[in-house]
Amino acid sequence: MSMTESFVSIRNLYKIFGNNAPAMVSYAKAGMHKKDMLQAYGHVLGLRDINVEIKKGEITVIMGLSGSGKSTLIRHLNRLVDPTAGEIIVNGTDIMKLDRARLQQLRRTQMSMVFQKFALLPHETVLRNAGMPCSVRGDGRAKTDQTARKWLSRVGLAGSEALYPHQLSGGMQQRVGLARALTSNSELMLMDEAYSALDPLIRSSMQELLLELQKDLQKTVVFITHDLDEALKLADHLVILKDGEIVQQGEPQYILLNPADPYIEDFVSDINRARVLRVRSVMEKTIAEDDGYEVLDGDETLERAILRSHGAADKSFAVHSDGTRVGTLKMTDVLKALVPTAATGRNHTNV
Ligand SMILES: Nc1ncnc2c1ncn2[C@@H]1O[C@H](COP(=O)(O)OP(=O)(O)OP(=O)(O)O)[C@@H](O)[C@H]1O
Repeated sequence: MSMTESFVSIRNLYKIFGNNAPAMVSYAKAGMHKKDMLQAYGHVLGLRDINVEIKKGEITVIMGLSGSGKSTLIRHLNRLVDPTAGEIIVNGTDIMKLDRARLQQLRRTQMSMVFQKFALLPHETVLRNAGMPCSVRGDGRAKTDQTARKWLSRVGLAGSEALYPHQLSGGMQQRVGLARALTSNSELMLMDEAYSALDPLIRSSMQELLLELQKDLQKTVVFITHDLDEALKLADHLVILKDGEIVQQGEPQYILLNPADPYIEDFVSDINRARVLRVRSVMEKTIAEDDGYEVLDGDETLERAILRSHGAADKSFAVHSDGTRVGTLKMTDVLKALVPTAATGRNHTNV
């Protein structure tokens, strides 16, 4: 469990769509699910009893199939959608208690959004688009341009300032979207399927860029995706939604090794586990200083361990983190971890 403080707390959140939504909350609280509510009362249960702590400086990924409630959930964070019941606390403030002006201020100063369709202004240059948050809050032209230039350069777009959005590829347009979010200097970045419209290779490089920026900036990011590979690559904390409910949430590695139910098992069954699982998640926490094993970093993938073992199944490694011995990796455990474990017969808990 992370000890970092929460930047956003979502507590007992319910969202029901329909004419008589508040009256439906008691049914949802009593355990009624989406399908039954639609059948019995003609109301859509968008979200049911959602509890998530979004930690400062981490990437929280909300993942689920189409219609599972991802967009509805992220839209609660800036109150584009109001809850039917429950609480959303952003940086210590209950956002349901804010009047219009204070809500506007919170949106401007604490949060930024990166959209799937980029949402750039077509008749403004890259520089103007990236500087938008500064000009909206009234910064002068020189300061706005300076800030925009800085972030455009940071996302790899130095030299493109004078171009217009239609002159850019999709990947470049999304870099402008990212630069615009960074220019706002807000703590919380909301990314709604931000990379879903991009080609696989471009998408992958945008994921790398986000991780690289994150090392320096440590923003609080909420990232929505329906792609499990993307979720596993980016998430510090992964929340999996189904039919408006959280099926499982936690560290991605933990979820992979300990799927909570058959739905998650099924979901993760096609993942290349050797490439996603880390040595630290599979090692034993036993330490013998003088065993003479070769050293492997805890953040390496199992694939790397397999390469280093040259196929020797009886080999073991000394696992290090920041130069200190933290455990022992047995190749027999690596082999076991490569095969999904049934939810009922868990073997690996030392994440
Ligand atoms: N304004 C609305 N009125 C009625 N039902 C809605 C409304 N908005 C969302 N819903 C329903 O709430 C559920 C969750 O929708 P949501 O758009 O949040 O899902 P999603 O996971 O973001 O899906 P997608 O990936 O397709 O965008 C769906 O059943 C949807 O039909």
